[in-house]
Amino acid sequence: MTTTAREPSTAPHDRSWRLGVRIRHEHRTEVTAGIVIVLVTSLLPFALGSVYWQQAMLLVDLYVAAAVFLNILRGEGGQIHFGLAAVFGAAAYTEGMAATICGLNFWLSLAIGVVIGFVFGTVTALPALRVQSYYLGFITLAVAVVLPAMLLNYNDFTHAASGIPVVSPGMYTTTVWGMNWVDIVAIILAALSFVIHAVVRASRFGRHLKVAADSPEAAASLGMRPGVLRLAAFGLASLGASLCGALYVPATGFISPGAFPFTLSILFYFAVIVGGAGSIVGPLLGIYLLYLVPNVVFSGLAQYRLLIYGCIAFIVMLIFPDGIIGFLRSRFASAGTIDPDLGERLSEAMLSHHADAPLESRRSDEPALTVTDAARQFGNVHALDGASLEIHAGTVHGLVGANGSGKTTLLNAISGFITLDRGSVHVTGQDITTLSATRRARNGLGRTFQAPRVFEDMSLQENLHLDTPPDHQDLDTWQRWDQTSAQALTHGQRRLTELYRVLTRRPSVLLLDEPAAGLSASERDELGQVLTRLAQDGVAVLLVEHDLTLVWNIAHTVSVMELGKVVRTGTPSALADDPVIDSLLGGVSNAQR
Ligand SMILES: Nc1ncnc2c1ncn2[C@@H]1O[C@H](COP(=O)(O)OP(=O)(O)OP(=O)(O)O)[C@@H](O)[C@H]1O
Repeated sequence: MTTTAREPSTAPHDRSWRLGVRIRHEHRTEVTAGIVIVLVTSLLPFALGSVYWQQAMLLVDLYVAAAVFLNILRGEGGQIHFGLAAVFGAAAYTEGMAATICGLNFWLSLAIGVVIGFVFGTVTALPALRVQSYYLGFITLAVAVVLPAMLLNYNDFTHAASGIPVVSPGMYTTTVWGMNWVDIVAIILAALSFVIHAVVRASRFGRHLKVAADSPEAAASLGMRPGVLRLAAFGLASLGASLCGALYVPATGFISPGAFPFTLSILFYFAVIVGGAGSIVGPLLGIYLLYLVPNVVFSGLAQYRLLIYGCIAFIVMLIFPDGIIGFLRSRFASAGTIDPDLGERLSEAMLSHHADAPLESRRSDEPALTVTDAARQFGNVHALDGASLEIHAGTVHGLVGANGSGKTTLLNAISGFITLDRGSVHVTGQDITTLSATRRARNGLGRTFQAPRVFEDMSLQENLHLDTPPDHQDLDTWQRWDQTSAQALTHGQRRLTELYRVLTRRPSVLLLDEPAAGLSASERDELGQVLTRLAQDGVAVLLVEHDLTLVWNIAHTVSVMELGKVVRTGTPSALADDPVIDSLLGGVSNAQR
């Protein structure tokens, strides 16, 4: 393997990457399509002078914007929200009551409505810090069911049974084509929602959201806080829904619990799924199909709307499991061609980046990683039973043992994914035993997983550089990797991609869980050279591996585990003749080592 000379940055996109918002071509196309459709469908009724359609499209624009914000949460954050209409309604009701009962002016009432809706939506999503997906979905479902009932029960205060007429002066001033300000603001909000989604998708925050959604463990091992990211996504969706709810008041001039029923939450959710979660323009198609067609075109069937939503969602999901846009994308988008030398290029690039700032300063006599008397029991199984280990900077330390001997459990305990019943973990002398996985990653621990974590919705370039690409990446590589879909990567390339990503965080201790599994012979050689070079650069590498040839070729020290304990540690040559090793590893011949 040769290391290519590093060229000065020529990538015109560097600045946008640094700002974190380089919107991909296909997403720009979707944003443009969304804005054009919103403008045409919203302006046409004014051009034609149809008051009925003007009012219908005003609500449609608000619903589209709310669904797009929900789609950011669903598509980027991977979370389920069955109660967005409750947030929408909380903002609208607060604004309406502030304007009528408290007599505040319109703008102050609107601002209070948005703030309260945002706080309400975010606080009810606080469990996102600990749980995700359907657990959270059911919490939001409860909120969606309870809010309208509460509004009805506090009738004296909310005037719920009769509803509250709200006048919003200023918003009804007529401008061009008979449009008033609320029409204009609703159109702008719907159009802007596509832009906001595209910006989030292209940003560092958006990439982190996706990682946290796809693999919370991988996110934590990269120093991210998946719970906080999930909560931030709920906060963003709540802010968007609150803006829409606050505009609903001047749009209709009337609020009542019946305007924010549970079925509205289901409409938003189904609109996202039917359109295609994660696609920027998908929710617009979903709202048109699920709301506009049954409620406006076939308004006589309004009482069957839940049934209609269900039937349309059922049929669309049956034919297009990834939603309408997902189907179109899979039909027409190409995954890009894979460079046959990609593995070698990745290895070269990761080493050349790493060599920029070798970890010499981290070398010391003190072990880079010390595990002392680690014990962990699962039921009756003593997965770890007093394991101790020392790993030094600048070395590759192999960890071998029969299946079930406790190697992965030890890696999980070191990286903070499980707690220890007994024992301690130190990194360069600092006790990290009680730190979270995220804090450990930020303290210099990096790890890979048995099944490599690659994020298929992202390009190879995004997968490698979740934050920013290095200054010296040349334009040709930048463009090629940006056009390569991660879906097209082979197993070996996925392993190298995951390793590359971990190395961009410059860990001082690298934990690898069976990195050679599934690699070809040449990929294994490539991996061996990369690990040797990393150790030369000062990294402490803990290599859990069943491929003993690789371990014996590159490790400076080898430890053997049996029944949750480290039973042997020594140099490969010293251990090669140890009779215990053969019996533990199932009669491995010397030739294999
Ligand atoms: N979360 C868990 N719950 C229950 N038992 C567990 C759990 N994690 C590990 N174990 C058990 O602990 C023991 C050690 O498992 P571990 O995965 O650490 O072994 P390993 O040496 O990594 O095996 P392999 O080489 O097959 O990956 C096994 O008996 C396993 O079934």
